[in-house]
Amino acid sequence: MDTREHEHVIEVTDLRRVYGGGFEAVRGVDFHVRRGEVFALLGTNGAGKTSTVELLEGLAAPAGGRVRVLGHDPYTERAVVRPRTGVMLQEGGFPSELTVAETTRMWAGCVSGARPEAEVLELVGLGAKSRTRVKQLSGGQRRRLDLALALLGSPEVLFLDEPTTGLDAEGRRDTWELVGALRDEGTTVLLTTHYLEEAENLADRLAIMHEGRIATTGTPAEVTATQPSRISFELPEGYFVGDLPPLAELGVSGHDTEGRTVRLRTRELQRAATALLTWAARTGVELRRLDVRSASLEEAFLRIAKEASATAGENTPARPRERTGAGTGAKTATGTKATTGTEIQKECAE
Ligand SMILES: Nc1ncnc2c1ncn2[C@@H]1O[C@H](COP(=O)(O)OP(=O)(O)OP(=O)(O)O)[C@@H](O)[C@H]1O
Repeated sequence: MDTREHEHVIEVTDLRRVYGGGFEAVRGVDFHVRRGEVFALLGTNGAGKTSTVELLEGLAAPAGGRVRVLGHDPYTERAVVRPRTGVMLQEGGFPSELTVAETTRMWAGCVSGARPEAEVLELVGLGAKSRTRVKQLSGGQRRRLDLALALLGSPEVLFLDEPTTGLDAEGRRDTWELVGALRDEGTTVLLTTHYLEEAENLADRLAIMHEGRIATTGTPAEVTATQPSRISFELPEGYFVGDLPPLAELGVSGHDTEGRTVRLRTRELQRAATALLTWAARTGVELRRLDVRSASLEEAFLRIAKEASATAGENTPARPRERTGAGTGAKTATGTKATTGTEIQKECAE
């Protein structure tokens, strides 16, 4: 057995990030990612996903807590960590006059042992666009180029910040396949996403962030299992909830009604649905608009965000209306400066 499988490639302990003006965007975050895992960071808008990922990428120093990537501090030991990681930022910021091939070549010059340019463009489905200028690419094609550059150095750890935003359905599926193949080869992937389906499809484990904290973490199945399944239907005139068999005996943990509509919540979906349908058949009742639904990650997400809002509300300092600079370009409390894609490229060129 490969003992490295159990190695924590990413370790985050009590991580904090404070922006100029004192706004604490990341408020004590803990998680780890094992070698070869795909880990998804989900969260509401402004939850602190990008702010967290930038700390893992070594683009800024934390205001508190600890980050280790491949056993090193990604900020103070950037020279050690950077060659072993691939980074796809939310906004790449490429020189727009260069062609796709020129951009890839320029980037490859910064990477030791870079994959051949044609191979990497083929991987992301941009093989036919190598002579196209960056400014002529669609938004989705730019995301693919971002991904190609992140893959150039065959990284051990890949950070993908919203990798499929702006991609069409086919592009999204292609990216999922590619990430799956990279995982199979042993690459560790940390991604942020707003697409719950993406997390369900790709992630071995995930964390849901809200207002700078992790509200819950686990496998997609574990997080989903925190929510009950639902059965809803309409009772015909003359029938009421009290006419159903005792709900507790059906394995129903809660219910509500609205007009003729009844909604049941249960953690024993099969038992509750069977008992309900048996009752309906026995009494000759037609359950109109019958809808039987397993708990989903989406429901878990919405519930967690709502609960976390309710409990975090009081202690939450007012959020800035807008960022004080580009998402990745503002001063941190520690006086360090995070970096945009363009700046990374300049750094690389120097
Ligand atoms: N440069 C900055 N200066 C001040 N505040 C910032 C800066 N960048 C982000 N923030 C604030 O930090 C919080 C977290 O932002 P962040 O971009 O990390 O969230 P996110 O979870 O990635 O959001 P989204 O899903 O909308 O991309 C937000 O309230 C945001 O306004």
